[in-house]
Amino acid sequence: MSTPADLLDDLTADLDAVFVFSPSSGFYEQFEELDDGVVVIAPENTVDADQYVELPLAFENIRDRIRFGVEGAMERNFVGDGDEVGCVVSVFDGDHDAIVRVRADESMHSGVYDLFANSRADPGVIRDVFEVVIELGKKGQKGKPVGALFVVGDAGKVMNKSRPLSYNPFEKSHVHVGDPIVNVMLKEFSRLDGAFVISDSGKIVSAYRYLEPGAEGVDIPKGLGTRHMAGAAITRETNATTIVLSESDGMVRAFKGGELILEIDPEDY
Ligand SMILES: Nc1ncnc2c1ncn2[C@@H]1O[C@H](COP(=O)(O)OP(=O)(O)OP(=O)(O)O)[C@@H](O)[C@H]1O
Ligand SMILES: [Mn+2]
Repeated sequence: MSTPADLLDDLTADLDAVFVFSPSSGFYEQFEELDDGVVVIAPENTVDADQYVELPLAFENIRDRIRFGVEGAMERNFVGDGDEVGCVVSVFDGDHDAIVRVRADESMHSGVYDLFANSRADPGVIRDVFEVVIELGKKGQKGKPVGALFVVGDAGKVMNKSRPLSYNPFEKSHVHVGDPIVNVMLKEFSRLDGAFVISDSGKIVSAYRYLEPGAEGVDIPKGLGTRHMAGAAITRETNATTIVLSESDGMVRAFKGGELILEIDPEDY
């Protein structure tokens, strides 16, 4: 007679590495002796793991969270192409409750790690913009859904491929995303048309920019309109990353290299 555990043995047989997502120190201790077979993926390295990948967002979507970890671990050579990995995660709130088996290879590659780690802009700037956009998506503008387009990084080139729709309220200011007052300003200005342009270091260069990239060959999901098309296309012609909040479906999307890299529902955060 086989037990339930026997039947599930295949899932954990012959793993090359174990990825532990956001472990408490007590939980991590059990894995510590695996040494270079264990990778910790978490917002902070509170357990002092030797092999660690920083998680910039909580990623409610488990696939995004795992992809981020696998792409980050491959980039740092913690695992190699074709390695079998057991990801120990918490799907529901609280304790670790699931093991997801994945093979680390090119087919896993979505670019979500690149989006944060290898963008022109500082990873913290991308994260700060995500946070503003997610908050805007949750609350809207005075309770009404609102759309927004943030172009982050490579600001000089972005300015060259765009024109003003109105006076730029950030012309002479030196405000940065992440400054507390900025959230209020961004939400206020997001009622009006056009894009925000943000520098590599997080300085808000302009609001109300109309983007004019060439859009030939840019392929985005059907049903998305001009805001998303312009947001995708500008990332093909520059090294910017764009983060777009849709007024119509409420989703937050990120584009890089002309591709849709990440799609999240702000209500999950
Ligand atoms: N090239 C552009 N540059 C900057 N902003 C743009 C551009 N094109 C459209 N927008 C902004 O996007 C807004 C919405 O346009 P549209 O409905 O076509 O986009 P969408 O992709 O369907 O976005 P949403 O899902 O928010 O409706 C416009 O009112 C304008 O503010
Ligand atoms: Mn629309």
